[in-house]
Amino acid sequence: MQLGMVGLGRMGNYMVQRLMRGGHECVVYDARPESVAALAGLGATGSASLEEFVSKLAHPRAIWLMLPAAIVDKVLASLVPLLENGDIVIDGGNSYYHDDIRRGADLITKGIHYVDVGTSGGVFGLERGYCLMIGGEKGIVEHLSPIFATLAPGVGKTEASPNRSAEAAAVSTAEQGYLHCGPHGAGHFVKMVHNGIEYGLMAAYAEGINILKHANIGAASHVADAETAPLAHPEHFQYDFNLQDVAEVWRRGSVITSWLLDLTADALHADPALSKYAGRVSDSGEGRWTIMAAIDESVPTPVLSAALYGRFSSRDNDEFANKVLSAMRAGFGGHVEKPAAKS
Ligand SMILES: NC(=O)c1ccc[n+]([C@@H]2O[C@H](COP(=O)([O-])OP(=O)(O)OC[C@H]3O[C@@H](n4cnc5c(N)ncnc54)[C@H](O)[C@@H]3O)[C@@H](O)[C@H]2O)c1
Ligand SMILES: O=C(O)[C@H](O)[C@@H](O)[C@H](O)[C@H](O)COP(=O)(O)O
Repeated sequence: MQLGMVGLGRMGNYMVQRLMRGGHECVVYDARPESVAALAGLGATGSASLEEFVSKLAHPRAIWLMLPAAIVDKVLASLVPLLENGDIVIDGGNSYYHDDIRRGADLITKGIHYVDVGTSGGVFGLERGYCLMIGGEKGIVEHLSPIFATLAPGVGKTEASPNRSAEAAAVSTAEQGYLHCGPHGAGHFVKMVHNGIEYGLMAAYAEGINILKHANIGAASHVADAETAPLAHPEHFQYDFNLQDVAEVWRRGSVITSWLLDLTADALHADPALSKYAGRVSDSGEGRWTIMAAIDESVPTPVLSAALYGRFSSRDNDEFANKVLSAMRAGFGGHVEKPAAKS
C-alpha cells in the first residue's frame, strides 16, 4: 500500500523504514530537507514541498502526520486545501483527543477522513514494532489495516493471555498490536491514559530507587544532613546498595519486571550516577490531559496526579511555594533556614 509521511523525526523516520521493509511504498516530506534525503536514499519517494508531496500520492491519498502536537493544526491548514474528496489524514503523534473530535468533524465536511492514532514504542519501534491505538471511522480504519499491521509488533511477539478466549481473539486485532478503539479521539484518549500510567510507573521506579540510594545515611562516613532531625537509628541505614545490580536482579522473575525497568537498569549500567541528567523532567501534555479527563469524570487519580506534580517540582516550579513554607516557619517559630547539605 502507498502511504505519505509528513514529519521524519525520531518517530516518522523509523516508521517509514519499517513500512518499506514491509513492502509498502512511502512518499515522504519534512521541513528539514536532509531528513527527506536520508529516507530517499533508502528507497522512499522524497518531496521538497507539501505541494510536491501531495502530487506524488495516488488518490485516495493516505497521509500520516508524525509531528509535534502543537504544529498539527498549522500543517493541516496548508495541507487540507491540497487534498480531494476521499483522502485520509492520520495524526499519529500525541495530539489531545479534543482536537481530534474537532478535526474529524471539520474534515468530513470537506470529504476528508481523519484518523487519530496513539503510537507507542519510541525509538525502539523500528525493530520491536509500534503499539497503535486508533480512533476514527470503521471502514477507513479497515482500509488502512495493511499499514497498521506492518507498523505493529504482530501476533506471537507477546504470549497470549491465558484467559483470552479464541472467540475474542478472532474478532480483535489487539493480539497483532493495533486496535480500533472507537470514533474520532478514541485512539488518542487511550494513548493519553497510557501515558498517564507511564508517568505513574516511571515515578514509582524513580522513588523506589532513590530510597535505595539513600539507605546509607546512617553510615559514619555520610555527611549528616543539617536540614533534618538526627536519625534515631543510624544502624538502620548502613547499606551501600549496588543499584545496577538491584535493578538487574529485579529484571529476573520479580513482580515489577517491565520495559521501563529494563531501560532503567541499562541507564544505571551506563552511568550509575546518571550524571548527564540534571533531573528536570519535561511533560508533553498527555499526563496533564489524563488528570483533566479524570477530574471531568470525577475519578480519583492520586498516583497519576502525584507523578505529574513531581515533574513540575523537578523543574523548580515549587520554589516559591517552598519559600512561603520557610517564611511561615520563620514567622511562627523563629525557625531559620539551614544551609543545604553537601551531597
Ligand atoms: N519520540 C517518542 O518516543 C514518541 C513516541 C510516540 C509518539 N511520539 C509523538 O510523535 C510525534 C513526533 O515525535 P518525534 O519524537 O518524532 O518528534 P521529532 O521532533 O523528532 O520530529 C518531528 C519532525 O517534524 C518535522 N517538522 C516540524 N515542523 C514541520 C512542518 N511544518 N512540516 C514538515 N515537517 C515538520 C521536524 O523537522 C522533525 O523532523 C509527536 O507528537 C510526539 O509526541 C513521540
Ligand atoms: O508511548 C510512548 O512511546 C511514549 O509515551 C511516547 O509517547 C513519548 O516518549 C512521550 O511523548 C513522552 O511524553 P512526555 O514528554 O509527556 O514524557
